Amino acid sequence: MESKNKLLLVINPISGGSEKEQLIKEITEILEDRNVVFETYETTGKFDDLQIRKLLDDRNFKNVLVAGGDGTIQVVARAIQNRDVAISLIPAGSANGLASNLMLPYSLEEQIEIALGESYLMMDKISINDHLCLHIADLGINAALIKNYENSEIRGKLGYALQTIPTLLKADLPYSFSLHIDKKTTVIEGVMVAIANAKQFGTGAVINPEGKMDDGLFEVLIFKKLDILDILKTLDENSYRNPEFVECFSVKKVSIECQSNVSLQVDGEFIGDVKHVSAELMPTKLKVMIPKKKY
Ligand SMILES: Nc1ncnc2c1ncn2[C@@H]1O[C@H](COP(=O)(O)OP(=O)(O)OP(=O)(O)O)[C@@H](O)[C@H]1O
Repeated sequence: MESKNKLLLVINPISGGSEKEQLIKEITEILEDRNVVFETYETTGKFDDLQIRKLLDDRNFKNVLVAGGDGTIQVVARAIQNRDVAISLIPAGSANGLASNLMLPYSLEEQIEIALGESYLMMDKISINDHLCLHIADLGINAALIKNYENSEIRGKLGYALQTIPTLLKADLPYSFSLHIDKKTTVIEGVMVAIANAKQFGTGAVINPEGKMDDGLFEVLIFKKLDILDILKTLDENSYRNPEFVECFSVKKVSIECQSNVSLQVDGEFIGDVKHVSAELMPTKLKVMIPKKKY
C-alpha cells in the first residue's frame, strides 16, 4: 500500500537560528507540484533519532530530505543506520559542513531535484570514540575554540571570532600526540589533528584536498604550527602544502594518545577533553543524493 519512493522531510525548526515557516511552505509547494508523496517530521531535540527510526520502519520511506545543519544530518544518519534509505540535504544550519562538500546548488528547486534524482554517493562513515563522524573531527585548537564558543553567549561568526584570542592564550601549545597506525607509532607535536572524511570545513577552508568521501579511507592530518600564511593557503584547494605545516596519512583506523587532555569535536559538536581517541571506518556506508556532476 505504501509508495516505495515516499519521502520523509525532516526539519530542524531552530537550526541556523532562522525561522523555518517560510522554508517549510516553499518545500511543501515544490513537493506538491511534483506530486511527491511525503510526510514531515519536525525535530524536538529529544530522542529524534529514535522517533525517525520508528517512522522509517513503520512507513517504508526510501528517502529522507533533511533541512537543518550538520547536527540534524547526524541525527538522521544515526536513525538510518544500515537501512537501505537515502539522505538528501537542504542546507539550513549555521555552518553546513557536509553540504559544503557536496557542491549543492543554492536554489531550493534544484536541491529538491537532486533529492528526487538518481545520482548518489555511498559515503564512508567513521566511528570516533563511539561517535558517528560523517565529515570532519578534530583534536586540538579548533575543538577548543568550539568548546569556548558553545559556552559563550554570542552566536554566529562574531561569537567564534571573539573566542579566538582567549582560546589561543589558554591553550598549552603545542600538544604532543602519539599516533598508532598499522602497528607503527609516530610521536608528533602539533596544534591540531584532524580526522577527515571530507575535504573542507563549512567555512570553506580546504584542509584535506586529497579527501574522497567514498574511497573506503579517511585522512589523519597533523597541523604542526599556527602559521597564518599556511592557514590562508587552505582556502585554495590547489595551493602547495608545506610539509612543515601539515602531515597526512590515509587510513582505515587510527588511535591517538595525548600527553594531557585535549579538546575533541566531531562534525562541529564539542565532545569533551580527552587523552585517547580511537577512530575506525564503519562497516556500512550512507547513501547521499548528490548533483549529477561528481561532487
Ligand atoms: N525543536 C528543537 N528545539 C531545540 N533544539 C533542537 C530542536 N530540534 C533540534 N534541536 C537541536 O539542534 C541541534 C542541531 O542543530 P544543527 O547542527 O542541525 O544546526 P546548527 O544551526 O548548525 O546548529 P549549531 O549552531 O548548534 O551547530 C541539536 O543539538 C539538536 O538537539
